[in-house]
Amino acid sequence: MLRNLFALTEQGAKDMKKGIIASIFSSLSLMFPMGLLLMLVMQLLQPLLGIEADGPSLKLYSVLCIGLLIIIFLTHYVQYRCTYIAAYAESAQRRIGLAEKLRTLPLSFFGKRDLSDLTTTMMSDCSDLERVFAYTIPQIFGTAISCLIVCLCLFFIDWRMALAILSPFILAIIVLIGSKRLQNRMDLKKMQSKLDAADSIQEFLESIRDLQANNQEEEYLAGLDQKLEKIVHTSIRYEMTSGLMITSAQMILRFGFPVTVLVGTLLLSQGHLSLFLFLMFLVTASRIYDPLSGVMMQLSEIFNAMLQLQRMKAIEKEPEQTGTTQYSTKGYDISFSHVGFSYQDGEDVLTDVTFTAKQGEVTALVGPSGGGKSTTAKLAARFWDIQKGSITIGGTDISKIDPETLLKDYAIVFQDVVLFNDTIMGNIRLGRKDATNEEILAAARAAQCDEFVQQLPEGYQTVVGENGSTLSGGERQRISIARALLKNAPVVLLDEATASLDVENETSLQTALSALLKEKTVLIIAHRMRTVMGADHVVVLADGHVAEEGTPKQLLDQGRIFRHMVELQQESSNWKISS
Ligand SMILES: Nc1ncnc2c1ncn2[C@@H]1O[C@H](COP(=O)(O)OP(=O)(O)OP(=O)(O)O)[C@@H](O)[C@H]1O
Repeated sequence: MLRNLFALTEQGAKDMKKGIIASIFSSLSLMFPMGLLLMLVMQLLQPLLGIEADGPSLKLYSVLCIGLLIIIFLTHYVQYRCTYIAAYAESAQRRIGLAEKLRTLPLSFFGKRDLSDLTTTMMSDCSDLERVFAYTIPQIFGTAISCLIVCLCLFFIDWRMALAILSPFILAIIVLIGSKRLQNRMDLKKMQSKLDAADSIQEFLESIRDLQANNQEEEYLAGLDQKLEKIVHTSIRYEMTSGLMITSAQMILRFGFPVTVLVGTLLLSQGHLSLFLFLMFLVTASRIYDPLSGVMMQLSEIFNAMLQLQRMKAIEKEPEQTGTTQYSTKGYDISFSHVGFSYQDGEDVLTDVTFTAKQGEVTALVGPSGGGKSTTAKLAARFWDIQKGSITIGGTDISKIDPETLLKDYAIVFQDVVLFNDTIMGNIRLGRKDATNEEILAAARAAQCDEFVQQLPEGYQTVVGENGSTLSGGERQRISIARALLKNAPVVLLDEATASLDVENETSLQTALSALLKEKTVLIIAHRMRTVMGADHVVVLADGHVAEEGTPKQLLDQGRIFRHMVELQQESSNWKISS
């Protein structure tokens, strides 16, 4: 039950059980001193009641006191060990589990959820839950169960007094649980406003240069201020709502002691209750309400945690991209057959796309902006699953192949290069983990990296900064190409791979690429017609469908879209900016 309720691992649920049991014992151990006090008070009252003084000596009380202190210390120590250490281990497992899950999700998932939302779930929600699992849950269960055990014992002694003690607590719990929906609603609003602000902060940091260049900084910051103020408002409203509910519940609980005194006095005066039992119930009532009041406070923390858990469970339930991890192909031709695809329901990006990119040939995807070139290239690597038709590699449907296994056969150079805050060597090595230094250097040379790397203070051991921030666009692109060359996979996808290079570098890189791309299936997206002219096969994508197909010469002769694009580019190369 604990495992399902709190989405725990098997070990986490076991540790949580141990923590709760330890917490029950540590709560019960705190009741013993009251029992001892009661015994002492009764002994001291004996002469007043006309009974001959009789009972344990002061020395025995001292020994019992020390014994109780040791028991209290030990039970709390065991509880601490069971809960805190286990909670941190569980939290680490939860983060790893989420990261593993994200790895297997299709890119369509990341289109629905933004990055700051996922970062909040993995970092901040997990940290909040650490505290809840380490402290709140064992404490709340421990206190509630130990109080229940005490109350059950009291029921056997005198059910009327036990009811008097317990009834305000039951009422208070009903108020709290009844207000759960309202608290959750407020909590969701608070969470949403935090996510909105986190999103804007991230966007601000990413686009600060563009904002500055367009003098839009102040306007953007004003919008951000509003979002930050909204967090304050929603947080105050949440705190006011949950504070009001908790205080109401605690007020009800405060009636418990007077009710116990009144009922007890009534029963005592009617001779239905002995003085000893009356005192015992009073002592218990004075002891039991404080921890129960703590339970009230902690309950809203648990409501909050349940919302965070729901967000995590929603990620865990997302359908994964699955498939076989072993597949054999007849060559590496990539065939699109009547492919239909949309990112969002109802908005078709590709309709009925059919073409084959043959092994040993360079297939160029060209066409007007927004025509679906990048989408087609990404679908060929199963970044998304298509809705209609099929895509095959060497005759095998790629939707049946595990994405990670499939990508082992692909080397990809994207338009927007991603580099890690590592050395240049480390960044190229990502292409193939087991590559030797010599192989990395050979790939770097072929990708025209050598010249600029030699000028860096530490050569290939230079750390490139976050996403290669210390390098130019062309340098980043060359590292990314070196990475792809090193991988030496049978399928190569190049999306605007040489767009950031100057003509000199592009030409020598093209020569290196042509040698290395032999016998491979190459799908290339290039806007420069010079690059496309060297392709074996050209597919013109316009409005999400194949408008023309053939060799560059055939398409030029046809005199339609492709020819028009070539002519336009020739014209634009003669443009001059004049004032
Ligand atoms: N992740 C995405 N989510 C939703 N829509 C997208 C996404 N990526 C692209 N699109 C849309 O799909 C359509 C095709 O985009 P795509 O990037 O494939 O075109 P393209 O031909 O490569 O364009 P360009 O030459 O400008 O790079 C466009 O209308 C674009 O707005």
